Amino acid sequence: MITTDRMAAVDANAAALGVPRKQLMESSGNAVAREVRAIAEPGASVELLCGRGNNGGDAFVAARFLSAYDVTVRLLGRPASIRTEIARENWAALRSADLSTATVTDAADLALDDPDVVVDAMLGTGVTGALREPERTAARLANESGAAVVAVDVPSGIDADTGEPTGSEAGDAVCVEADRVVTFHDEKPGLGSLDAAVTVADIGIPAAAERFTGPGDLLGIARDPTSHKGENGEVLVIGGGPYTGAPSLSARSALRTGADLVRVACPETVAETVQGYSADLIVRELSGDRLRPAHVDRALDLAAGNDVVVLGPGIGDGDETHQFVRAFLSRYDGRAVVDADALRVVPEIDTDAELICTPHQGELVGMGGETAGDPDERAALVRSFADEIGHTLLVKGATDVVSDGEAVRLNRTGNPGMTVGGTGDVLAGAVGALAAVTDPFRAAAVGVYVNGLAGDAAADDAGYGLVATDLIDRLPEAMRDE
Ligand SMILES: NC(=O)C1=CN([C@@H]2O[C@H](COP(=O)(O)OP(=O)(O)OC[C@H]3O[C@@H](n4cnc5c(N)ncnc54)[C@H](O)[C@@H]3O)[C@@H](O)[C@H]2O)[C@H](O)CC1
Ligand SMILES: [K+]
Repeated sequence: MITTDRMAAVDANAAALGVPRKQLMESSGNAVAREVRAIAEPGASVELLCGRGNNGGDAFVAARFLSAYDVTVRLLGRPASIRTEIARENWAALRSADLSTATVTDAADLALDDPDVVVDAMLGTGVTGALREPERTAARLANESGAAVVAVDVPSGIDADTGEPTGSEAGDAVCVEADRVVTFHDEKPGLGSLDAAVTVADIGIPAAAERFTGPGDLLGIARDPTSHKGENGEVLVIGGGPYTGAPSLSARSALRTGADLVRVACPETVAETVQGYSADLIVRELSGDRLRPAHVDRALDLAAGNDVVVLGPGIGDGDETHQFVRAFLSRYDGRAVVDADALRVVPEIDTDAELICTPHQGELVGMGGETAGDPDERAALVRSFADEIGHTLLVKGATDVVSDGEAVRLNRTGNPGMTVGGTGDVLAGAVGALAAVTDPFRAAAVGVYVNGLAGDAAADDAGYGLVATDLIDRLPEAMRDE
């Protein structure tokens, strides 16, 4: 099962892996033609109703594979209004091959010539709202035609995620009632409830496009242009004590990953140093030189005003500090990224908080988890341990593994230069910023992906001499989804 959003991400990842969308369209069109051949004898009349998006493009391709049939390709709209270059190229290919094409812009001019098969390629996953004209009339004609109706990807006017007609809240929903659906790559959540035979066609998307993070995973994280301060994330880093650099690295990384406001709660002895690293940070002092149980009330108060807490950078492993972490997590019910010395406490704690734990493999073992050399085996172990503890895990390694106990994603950005101290603090901050704007699993997957990209860009300049601060300034570029 794959949702529309995830499909768009996988599609973009496939392109980055060298399988561009036009190639997928060729396979999609071929699969549609195969379905037509399965239900109609050569010579049968086939009417392809095509929209101006890539759903229509699939049918332009299909027509080339149906030379044994009496085919009419009907474009709803003017050729100049075809939206994508790849669909336009496939339209042009039909025209140069002298295949029978027709265009219709006015619903009043629409009529079907008693076809044996109607291919519904008007709208796929790009549909928004109730069907407009001329698609609306075309859907009615297809439904009334008595022909076998084969829908491309999803029946036009149906939401692939829900199976409901689009714009049904408006009350007068019209959609194509398909007999068969040829959907691509994987089953869609909304298709099962339809009264149609669904075929899933393999269109050659490499498994790696789904298994590994890629540029597609960034889609949709780009911010709403009308948003204002605070809407893109407020993050509280709770850290510091024996170390001063770590909380500052996490905090500055969260800012560079897009958080609007980043606060640091740290022992007073390190506050000045932390503030000294960056004027962009808001620093809140806690008494003494270590985090202690006496700080829990204040830390909870501070946390309440933020979307996400990043807990652990630079706190050290003193007993009192562990007690602080335990007491804080047992009372905190928000979202938190847990890193470094705070990790060990997680499996033993009963908390309502939603945690993203970011151990390296040694820390994972310290938490009671298991690791393995083989990435597949490791992925399975991470998944079952995430399920056991009920939190999202991001296990760092040459191949990073992210799991929420159900889904698993691997990441292969990054390089051996990143074994230098502090890169984990940068990662925790990036994941924290993302967890303010998206779900924990995606925040972890995207965070580790962009952190690795930033590390790769830093290594291009500094080789194995890269340092953690090199990553921070490269995060904004890594966050770009184009
Ligand atoms: N990997 C893949 O997912 C692949 C998918 N393919 C096919 O592409 C479509 C999705 O294509 P897209 O261009 O994004 O959208 P559509 O063709 O569904 O529609 C776009 C277009 O339609 C107009 N429109 C939107 N809503 C309405 C409405 N309510 N009434 C009328 N017109 C509407 C608007 O102009 C939109 O921009 C996917 O389903 C697959 O079939 C690739 O070919 C292969 C890879
Ligand atoms: K369709």
